Amino acid sequence: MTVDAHKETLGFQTEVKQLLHLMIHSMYSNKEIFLRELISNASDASDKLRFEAIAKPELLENEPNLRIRISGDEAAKTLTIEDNGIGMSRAEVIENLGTIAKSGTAAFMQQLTGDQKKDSHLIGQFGVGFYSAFIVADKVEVFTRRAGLKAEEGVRWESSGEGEFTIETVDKPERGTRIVLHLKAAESEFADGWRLRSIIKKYSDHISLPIELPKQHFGEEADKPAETEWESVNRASALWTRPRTEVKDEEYQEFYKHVAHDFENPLSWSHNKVEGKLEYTSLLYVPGRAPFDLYQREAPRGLKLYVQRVFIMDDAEQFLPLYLRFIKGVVDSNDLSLNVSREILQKDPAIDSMKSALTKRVLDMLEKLAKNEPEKYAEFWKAFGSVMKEGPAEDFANREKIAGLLRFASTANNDDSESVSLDTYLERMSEGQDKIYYLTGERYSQVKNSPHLEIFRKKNIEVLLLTDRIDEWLMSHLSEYQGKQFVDIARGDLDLGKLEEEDKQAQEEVAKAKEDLLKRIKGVLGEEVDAVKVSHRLTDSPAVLVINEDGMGLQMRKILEATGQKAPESKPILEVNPTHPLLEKLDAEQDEERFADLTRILFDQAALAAGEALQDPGSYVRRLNALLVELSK
Ligand SMILES: Nc1ncnc2c1ncn2[C@@H]1O[C@H](COP(=O)(O)OP(=O)(O)OP(=O)(O)O)[C@@H](O)[C@H]1O
Repeated sequence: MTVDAHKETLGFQTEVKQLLHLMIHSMYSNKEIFLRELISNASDASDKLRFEAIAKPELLENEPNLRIRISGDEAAKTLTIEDNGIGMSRAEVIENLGTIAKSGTAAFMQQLTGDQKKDSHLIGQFGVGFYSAFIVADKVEVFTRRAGLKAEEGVRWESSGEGEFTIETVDKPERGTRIVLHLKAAESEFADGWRLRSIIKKYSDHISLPIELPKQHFGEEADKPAETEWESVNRASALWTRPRTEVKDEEYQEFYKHVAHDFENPLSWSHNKVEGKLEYTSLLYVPGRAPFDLYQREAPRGLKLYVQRVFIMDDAEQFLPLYLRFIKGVVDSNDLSLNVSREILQKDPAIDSMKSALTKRVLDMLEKLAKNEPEKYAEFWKAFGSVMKEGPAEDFANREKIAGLLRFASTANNDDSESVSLDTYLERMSEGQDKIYYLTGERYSQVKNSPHLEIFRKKNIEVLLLTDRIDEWLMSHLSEYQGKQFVDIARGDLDLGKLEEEDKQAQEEVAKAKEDLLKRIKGVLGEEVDAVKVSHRLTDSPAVLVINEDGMGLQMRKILEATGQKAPESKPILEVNPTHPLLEKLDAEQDEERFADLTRILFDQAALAAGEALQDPGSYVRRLNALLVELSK
């Protein structure tokens, strides 16, 4: 039977074109990584075959020994990378080598600036894979046949990496994929055996199947064997099975790049072998930066799962909680069955206990990083802090441990960087202080000057400043740390406990003396406020808005509104500072209309300082202008 070669020319998806263009122009300084990417793909393809062959041994055909072969031809200026892994069908070739399947790709591409240096960083975070072949080649041919398909159902793909590729059906007796790079004139060094050997050693020694190069022959041409002899140039054992002491840092780092599809080194890793009731090995990495799709729900996450060194699946998400979704690595179990599926993983109680052990490992690794390498931890926090803040809500059992890893901006610093840990806060607590004070808001510039901080400044008490969108929600899941309660200083009656004992009586007396004034103010504001009280928080400002003890804060209300939900109504309390000249003037004001105008200005100003949008900004401006005109007369 002859198969219709059905040759066709197809266009790359727009994003592929952009990626290719960018890669060729910006990855130049690090061009040899293309080989690592192609070897990494060949290794994944072999893993996939081994896995599928568990259920269908016939897929191995007559060739059960999986390996990767790499050979350069200096005369022809070609470099060939060949694997006998799973291969691809025609449809798979079109899908995999013509498009980028990752969700969010188009949005990612829009972030590119045209500045090659910046973009090459972004692209690293995106992962370039197969297309990196075009950094050194001006034409790439792929010959592939999926295991299980007939020899005549091979596929040849060819492209010069510009706008399009051609694809045709060809005979390919051996299963797997052969990629032929036609090297650019200036890149012929990549056809040289010694150069290839050294790149493989550098980047791919950890690959667990043999990577073979043609054996080099010295001496007479006539002594050469007729057929190419191959020799393995890598160690070819799964890196995680080796004892920790025998694995070099560089090897851990290269292995990370393979499993994480990252271009840069990880910040930290933790390699452990667990024996006993459950036996497994884990190698977990903390990446150096966030992937572009960290906040996309459907983005793949999880570990690479192996069972007794046989690859089972990518993105096994059952082994870590969602808030640790940025962790990369492998877990290799001795107990699971080779035909374990995602559904089984979800139900297996053994997985739950592995999940809690692995979660603890990650948290321990982060604690260690924070303690021993604070600069690296700061980098970590910058990349993943917001995700870690999801932790206390998701992982009740580790709440305290996660809280210890959180970092905040604080009144003790002069900038908005999140750098203060709760332990540092506790160490710096004033005498008599038994609470952890914090203030939430939309922006650092807004909370930094909040009237709520006045009394704390006067008494020299540190307050944590929380302005991340998720912070208020985070704090609703944290009630204490190391036995010390968290207190939102913009909420309810502020009780500074021992810190203000001596002021208490004086405060009560003032409150009593000002009862009439408070009533008059409440009379003007009516249902807009829950109550009007004398404040103990203020030293300089005339008034401040306080959230009801059980009311919802501004941040949470905004989040709810942004998702189209109606936030429950929550009326603020207006606290006034009776020693402020404005309040004294107000108290003395006999004209009720003028009293009402001034009161409204006071209230609107307090709302503005709290970061609220005014209900009726026009009236506020009118009143204020009238006052200014009067003053300037
Ligand atoms: N040697 C190969 N054998 C079989 N399939 C392959 C091979 N090389 C690539 N593929 C297929 O093409 C797809 C795209 O490869 P590519 O390297 O572009 O991306 P990736 O490996 O999925 O991710 P990344 O871009 O992060 O490296 C792979 O997911 C795989 O399905």
